[in-house]
Amino acid sequence: MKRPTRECAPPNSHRHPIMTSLYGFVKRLYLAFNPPAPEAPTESPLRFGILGAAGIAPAALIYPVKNHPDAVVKAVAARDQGRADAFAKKHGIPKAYSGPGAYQKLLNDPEIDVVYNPLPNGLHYEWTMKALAAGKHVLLEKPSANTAEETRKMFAFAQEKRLVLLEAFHYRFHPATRRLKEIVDSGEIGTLTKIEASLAIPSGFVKDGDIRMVYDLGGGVMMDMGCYTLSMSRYLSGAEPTKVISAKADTLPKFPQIDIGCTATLAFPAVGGSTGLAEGLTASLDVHFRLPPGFGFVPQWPKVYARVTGTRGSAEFVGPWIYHQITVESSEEEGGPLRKRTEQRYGNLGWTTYRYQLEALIDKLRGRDPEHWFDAQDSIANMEWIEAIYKETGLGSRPPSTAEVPQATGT
Ligand SMILES: NC(=O)C1=CN([C@@H]2O[C@H](COP(=O)(O)OP(=O)(O)OC[C@H]3O[C@@H](n4cnc5c(N)ncnc54)[C@H](OP(=O)(O)O)[C@@H]3O)[C@@H](O)[C@H]2O)C=CC1
Ligand SMILES: O=C1OC[C@@H](O)[C@H](O)[C@H]1O
Repeated sequence: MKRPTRECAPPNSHRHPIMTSLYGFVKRLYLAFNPPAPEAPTESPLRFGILGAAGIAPAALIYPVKNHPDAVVKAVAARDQGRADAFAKKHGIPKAYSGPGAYQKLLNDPEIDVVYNPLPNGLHYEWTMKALAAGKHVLLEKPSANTAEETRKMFAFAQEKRLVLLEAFHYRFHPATRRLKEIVDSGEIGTLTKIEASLAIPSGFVKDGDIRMVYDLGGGVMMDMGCYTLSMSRYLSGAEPTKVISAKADTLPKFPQIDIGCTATLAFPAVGGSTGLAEGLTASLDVHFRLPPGFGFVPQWPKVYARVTGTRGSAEFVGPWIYHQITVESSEEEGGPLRKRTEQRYGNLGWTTYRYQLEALIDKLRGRDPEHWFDAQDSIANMEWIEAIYKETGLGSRPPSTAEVPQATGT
């Protein structure tokens, strides 16, 4: 059963458009952090356990769950007791496991149905395999692992155990992303010639001690933000790249294996998508988590966009966590006059990308057809191309896990 869709655009024609969008933004922001309780909660909701008191866990899982009628967060596990207890108390989570065996204790808990794995990338494989071995479904943070081989093994094991494993590419589940794809696939902008995707934030956010700066933990910006730009490019083209044309990493002397910035250009085949791809379609990825300040002191504005150019126009997408805009410029014929419009597709009131992702996951777990889903091969291909990009930069793949873990038979 689908819950009713309430459009987010406020019915307030008396407001100025700028006030309307500001009002809408503030409202969505408020609701993202203070979601209303569901109207009709189920009696036996799916019970989530969180591995690690991770920074992303509240936004990605805890707040969305508060608004879902068929999900609860039952436990968190953290290495440090104070941290586990404080996190559980803050978020109203009934159980907190702590100490060296905390993660395994959570996995052994029969009251947990689904494990959320927001551990550092280099620990994704180990703890996903252990969670699957314990019979739990897994919502796994992006990027899925340090290597494609690990991703392959995780999905093979999930399949063997008949468990659901989903890489948390939350942006894919939002109606705005799918609207963008619909525009591209409709042929409105013609045959695709170029995709540009960028995610970059100014310096100051990713500190030296961050997990993103540790090679063994799967650090590096192509892993962290690059995985989105690559995933988006593959999604929009409807095809897999054929080769990495070029890739260049920006490093620091004290972190020689960590790309704080990375640019890459990939080639795509001449066929793909529903409109066909132009010979020579390329995707350019541009990611950075320490954009240097302009003139040495002016922080650079974050870059969060994907732009698709075709033979009859372009579509530019900004967002979509709680804000997005799709700007389309297209003409009736090649070289004709361009008409411009913007679109916004917020969908259900206050639903973030993470809330849409949760909806799809619960639908899948309950045997319903989610509005959107993506399969194992999608996650595997994304890791393959991340590794290919790292190879081209000269930095190489992030190291595979050395943990002894249960495996699917025959792998
Ligand atoms: N979907 C999204 O929008 C986002 C996804 N992410 C992804 O989520 C994951 C976590 O990111 P984020 O929440 O920012 O990271 P944090 O550093 O905030 O959390 C990582 C957690 O990993 C645990 N951990 C276990 N071993 C280690 C170790 N050796 N070193 C450091 N931490 C360890 C810690 O748990 P403990 O509490 O037990 O100490 C910590 O809580 C990454 O895979 C990242 O790519 C991140 C941000 C946004
Ligand atoms: O969504 C995101 O934005 C910031 C990143 O550092 C993070 O890991 C990523 O998932």
